[in-house]
Formats: sequence, C-alpha cells, structure tokens
Amino acid sequence: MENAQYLDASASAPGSSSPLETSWHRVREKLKGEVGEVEYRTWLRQIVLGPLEDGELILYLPTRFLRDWVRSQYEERLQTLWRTERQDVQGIELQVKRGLPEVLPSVETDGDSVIEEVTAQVATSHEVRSDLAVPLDPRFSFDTFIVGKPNEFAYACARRVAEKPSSPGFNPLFLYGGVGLGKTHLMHAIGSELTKTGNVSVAYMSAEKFMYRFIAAIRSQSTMEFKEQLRSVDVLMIDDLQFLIGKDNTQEEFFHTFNALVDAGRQIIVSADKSPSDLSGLEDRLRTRLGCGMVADIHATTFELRISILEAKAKASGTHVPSKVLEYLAHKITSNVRELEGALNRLVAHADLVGRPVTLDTTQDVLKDMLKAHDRRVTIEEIQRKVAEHWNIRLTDMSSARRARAVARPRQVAMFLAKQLTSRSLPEIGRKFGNRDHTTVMHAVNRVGELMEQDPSFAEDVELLRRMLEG
Ligand SMILES: Nc1ncnc2c1ncn2[C@@H]1O[C@H](COP(=O)(O)OP(=O)(O)OP(=O)(O)O)[C@@H](O)[C@H]1O
Repeated sequence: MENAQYLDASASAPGSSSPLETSWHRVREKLKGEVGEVEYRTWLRQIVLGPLEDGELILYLPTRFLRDWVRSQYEERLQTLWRTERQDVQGIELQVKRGLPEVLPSVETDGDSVIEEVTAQVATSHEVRSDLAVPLDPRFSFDTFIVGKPNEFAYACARRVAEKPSSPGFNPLFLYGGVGLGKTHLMHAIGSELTKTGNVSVAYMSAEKFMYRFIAAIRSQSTMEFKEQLRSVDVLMIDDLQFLIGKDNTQEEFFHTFNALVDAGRQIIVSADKSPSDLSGLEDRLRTRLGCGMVADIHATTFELRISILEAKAKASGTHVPSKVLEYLAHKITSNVRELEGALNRLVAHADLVGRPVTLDTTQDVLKDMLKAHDRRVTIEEIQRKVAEHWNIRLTDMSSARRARAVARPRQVAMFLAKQLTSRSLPEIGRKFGNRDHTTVMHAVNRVGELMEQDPSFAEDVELLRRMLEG
C-alpha cells in the first residue's frame, strides 16, 4: 500500500514523486486535456490521491456533493485512464474525506468561467432555442426507437406529447424504468419532434446538469436569470430525476420551476428509475405533483424486443450479422438495451478491423469477458432465495413436488427469472428445480409471461424482483 498524498493541480512534476504520484500527474494531465481547463478546475482538481489497496485506488473528495458529481461524470474515464496507466490499478473508489481543502469556484473567477462555459455551450446548440439547453442527440429519434410490448405505452405517450404538448392529463409526462431501457431516447425524440416545427422552445437536461447550473448560478449571483431562463421555455425535460434525492435545495428549486411552468401551461417531461410513489427521498409535495399527469413505465425488454432492436441496429451498421448471432445476443444479454447495443457495436467494430465476417464463434470469443460478467451476475440459487422470500414460502419448496398455487406460482416465477437473467438452458434450470423436465420450465416461462400481461400488479412484482436481482 502506498501512502495517501494530497496533490492539487500545482503539485510537483514527476521526478520528485512516488510512482503512484507520477501516474496521478499523468492521469490528471490527460483528463485536463480532454475536458478543458474550466471543467478541470471546477470539478477535478479537488481530487486527492489516496492509497492503493489490493488493486483498488482510493481517490478523495472534500464533500459528498463533489464526490457524487465526479462519480457521475468522470468515474468511468478515471478508471480507464488509471488502468491504462498502471496494471496494478484494477479499479478506483471515490470517497469523501472531510477536512480536505475545498477549491471551489469563486464568484469572481471560476464561477464566471462556469457561466461562460454554459453560455458557450448554448451558443453552439442549434437544435433548441432555450438558453440553458443541452443539445439533443439526433440519433435518438422516434424513427430509430423500436417499439414492442414493454415500451409501447411509454412510446405512445411520448408521441402524444410530441404532437400536442401540454394536453390535459399528459402534463407532466413521467417516464420511468430501469437503466438503459430508452427513457433518454424517448425524451430526445420528443424534443427533436417539437423543435422541427420551429416555434416551440425545448430545454433538455439531466437532473445533474440542472443542479450544476443552479449551483453555478448561485455562485455567480445570477439565480434570477437562471429562473427566468428556465421559466421561459415551452417544454422542460429533466432526465434521471432520482439524482435529486437528498439534494434538498436543488429539489426545492426544481419544485418551484415545475409549478411555475405547469401553471403557465407549459409541458414538463421527467424521467426517473422509479415511479413517483417509489422515489422515496423526494419531497412528498414534489412526488405528488410528479404523479399528477401521465406516468408511463418502460418495462424490461422481452426476447422479441431485443431481437427487433438488434436487427434494426445491425442493419444500420451496414455489417451483416447472422440471425443466429442476434439470437445468441438476445438470449445472453437481457439486462438492458445499452449493453445489447454495446455488444453489437463491439462485434461490428471487430469484424471491420480484422476484415472477417461475424460468426457465432467470433462472437463468443470477442464478447468473452462481457458474457462472463453477465453470467456471474446472478445465480439460480439467488433467484430462488429472493423469490421465496418475496412470497414468504420455504426455499425447499422451489424444488419440492408441492403443487398448491401459493407455492407453484412463485416457483414458476423463479424459473421465468432464471431463464431471463441467467444463460442456463431449460434442462439445466429444470434440474435446479427438483429435477423437473425442461417442458415444465418452458410452460412456466410462457405462463408467467401471459400472467404479466393480464395482471399489472403481478407484473410489477416480477419486475421488482428482477430489478432487485440485477442489483
Ligand atoms: N426501444 C429502443 N429502440 C432502439 N434503441 C433503444 C431502445 N431502447 C433503448 N435504446 C438504446 O439504448 C441506449 C440506452 O437508452 P437510454 O439512454 O435512452 O436509456 P435510459 O433509460 O435513459 O437509461 P438511464 O437510466 O441509464 O438514463 C441508447 O443508445 C438508446 O438509443
């Protein structure tokens, strides 16, 4: 273990430092080059190098706010840079350490730079008219969104709002669902559709950006301007609202903005990972208002939807991907569309690079790590335990011969989840459930699928279990 060191941006050049410090110096310089001086000075120079323990490097930040911000915005990049820099760093952990010097942007200097930067971003944004908006991604359109059972309701709501913003019953539109299932995609699609006409001003930003801008406005004493800018848009879209949990001041500000806009007949669109009623940690009055309009859930993908998405994305890539490979991916990667897309992109990039067609063999080889990580994620035993706990039955009943519905139904759900969340075959799953035949498992999978369509509260239970298991 190497000792914790405080290193700020003015730290000594490599040479006089330990190997870890030297690496840190290089990582920091690369980051600075990538994100630019303003962003670096505002958020990243506060990071303090901590110890390296069992392959995990600790980096400290002086406050929880900064830690959360750096975690959400830069953690992945930091990981990559560190791993490239040193083989003995397998991961990084961002921690809060009180008492470290906090180098916050002051009103006179960095605060202004932040505002200047925001203004500069706005100046280059052609897609939207609002002064605060983040550019919309033209790839996320309604045309490129593949509709299936799990997302058809959310899609229909999004379409409706894009056609007729602020319709009664659709304001706010609250889209929720697990990670990587298309919430951001739908929001961008609504925004792009609305701005096509030219007379609607749309502001899209993540809840984090909202907070970042709010804080920047406080620091530069321009909160009135901030409020006015936000309140002048026709449509305000805030993505990943769950980020505001625990951020009381920002929540308060959002609540007032929300009210002002809805009262003025403007449209609000919000996304989150949970329904308004499940977003504990958000103020009650805000939760209540969020649930007042249309609340649309994007469910986990089905095999059919995953196949349709893969087919569309493979076609768009211009590389031929055999249907066997698409089926294989759709079976193996069930967690979310982002991962599915990532896997396909990797295959296509590999095929382009080596100049050979995509086959099942190359797929297994190229995606070895990814698929292994997936398989590791959840075991049949964990599924059985969680499901048994949920319905309050004995774990042994997962393999018992009892056929009473109170036991048989949870068992079927566990089989269904085992099929969805692991790569085990039907006979393998059957064996884990008291040596049942694969046709019993198949029947369970179909039955649970049918019941989920007929009974929303049952579907919610299954969905909840799935999310808990996926962590
Ligand atoms: N139905 C779909 N059709 C086509 N692409 C999709 C679909 N659903 C998701 N995607 C793609 O998957 C990726 C992840 O989607 P998106 O970013 O919208 O997810 P999200 O629900 O906002 O996730 P997060 O909770 O992480 O914010 C995007 O590239 C998006 O285009």
